[in-house]
Amino acid sequence: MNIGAINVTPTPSASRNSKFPLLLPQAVRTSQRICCFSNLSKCNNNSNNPLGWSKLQPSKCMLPLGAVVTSKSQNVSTSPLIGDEKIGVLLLNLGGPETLEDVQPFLFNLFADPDIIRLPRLFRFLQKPLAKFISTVRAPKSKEGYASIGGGSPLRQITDAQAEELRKSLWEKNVPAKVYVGMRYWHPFTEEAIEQIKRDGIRKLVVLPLYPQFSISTSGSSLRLLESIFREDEYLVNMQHTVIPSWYQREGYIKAMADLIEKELEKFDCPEKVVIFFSAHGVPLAYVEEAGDPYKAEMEECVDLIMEELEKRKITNSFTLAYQSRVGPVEWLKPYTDETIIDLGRKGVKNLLAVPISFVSEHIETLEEIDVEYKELALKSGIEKWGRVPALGCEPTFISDLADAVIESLPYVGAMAVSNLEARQSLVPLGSVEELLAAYDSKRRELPPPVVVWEWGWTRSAETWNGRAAMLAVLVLLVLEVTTGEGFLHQWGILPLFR
Ligand SMILES: C=CC1=C(C)c2cc3[nH]c(cc4nc(cc5[nH]c(cc1n2)c(C)c5CCC(=O)O)C(CCC(=O)O)=C4C)c(C)c3C=C
Ligand SMILES: [Fe+2]
Repeated sequence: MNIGAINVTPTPSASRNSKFPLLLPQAVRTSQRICCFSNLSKCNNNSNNPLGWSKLQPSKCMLPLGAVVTSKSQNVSTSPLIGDEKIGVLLLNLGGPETLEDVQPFLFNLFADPDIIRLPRLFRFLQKPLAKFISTVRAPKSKEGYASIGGGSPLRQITDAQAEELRKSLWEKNVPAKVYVGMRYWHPFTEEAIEQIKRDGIRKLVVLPLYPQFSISTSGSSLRLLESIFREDEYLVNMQHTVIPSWYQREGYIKAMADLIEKELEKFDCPEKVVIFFSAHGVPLAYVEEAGDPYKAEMEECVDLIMEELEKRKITNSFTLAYQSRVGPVEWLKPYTDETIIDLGRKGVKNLLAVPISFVSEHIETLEEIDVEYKELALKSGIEKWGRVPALGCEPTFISDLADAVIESLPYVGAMAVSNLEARQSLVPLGSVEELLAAYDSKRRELPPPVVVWEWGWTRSAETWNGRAAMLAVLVLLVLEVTTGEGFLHQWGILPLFR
């Protein structure tokens, strides 16, 4: 398949369909099987799997996402690709407001993203006015959060530091690559990074989203943007590249997470009595159930792998996984972090260690939501001692493993796999932008917008033409409100002027 500048081979996906058990003691967990490199629909416990089933083995198993993306040539190169060609690594991340003034425009960029709010085709023209409206309404609450963590997001600083450490690690491993940072919603924007990549004359590029697990709303959104930039640019069309869509299963990452957990557990009086509480950023349920987002399956596998690593170290604590940071009225992945904390308190748990699992930097949701809000809730709910594992940041084992992931992907840069099998046997699950998005989000179905203004309901059950007409009328009023700064909300003093 050739989509614009990108040749791709089919992408498999993982599925486990397991319901995550609350407080499942590790001793009774059964070992999980995962399906490597076959489509979700083909994923079953029987054979019929050309590559065979594989018990979770981070260093061997190909795991969920994998395809080779290439531009021009036909064979996998066996050389390390560090000859004359200039190599670049592009780290993709979310970005965050650096000052309180940045908060509203940052939120605007976020809500203007169709992978965050996907409007029905008929109403796409409303995306920007709606983003303007929601960002303006949400900004005061968000600003409070950012004010409480020092007046802005630390994401840029941390990501820059990670990029520099990754560059050093690659050079130490004899891969003289340049490392770039491209943010989705704030500076340095992905477009800015790409301009720099062009100025530097990079000929081979490894694209590495800084999210361990793939979600349509994070890596997917960044990759979609990248794909559109590539498609329209002569230079980029001819630049060879490869994408590492997710890497939560890598041994180095798993070990680095286990190290952090082990270290924090030691701070408790009775480490073995502590419940390990994995808290992942949520996504609306429809992303997983309707659009096929692999996020939940990958998250569950990731937690399993970390617990298996801890078990090897004779750490067999109880653990659970819950999802935090939901926005708006639609259903998000469950169980919710806040409800789970209350539940654990009710069940008599006294020691809790929170482990942020979906992101590798400290950010507003670790520093404010977990450290302040959830801690307070936990203490109120009967938890006596609360701990929190720091984000990986520039942890040397982790950075070194990211460097290895980049190096392992190099033979696939600009090379068409001889066969899918070859791609599947790579230690890095490689993928292509369009291919990955096609695998998980092929129809770009409508998704319920996960935002507050819809509280009164554009639910599936309300999707009748009458409902739609009423919604449209309200939206038109809101747009008028936003664009003219006049209207009923202003007259009633609910909104200030937007101008
Ligand atoms: C894997 C991580 C993330 C997923 C999945 C994700 C999905 C997602 N997020 C929103 C809405 C908001 N996210 C916001 C901030 C934010 N989100 C992530 C990560 C994921 N989001 C991070 C790391 C951050 C913090 C950045 C920082 O500045 O430190 C915000 C803004 C903050 C706020 O107002 O609460 C919003 C809004 C949705 C709707 C969504 C899935 C559809
Ligand atoms: Fe988010």
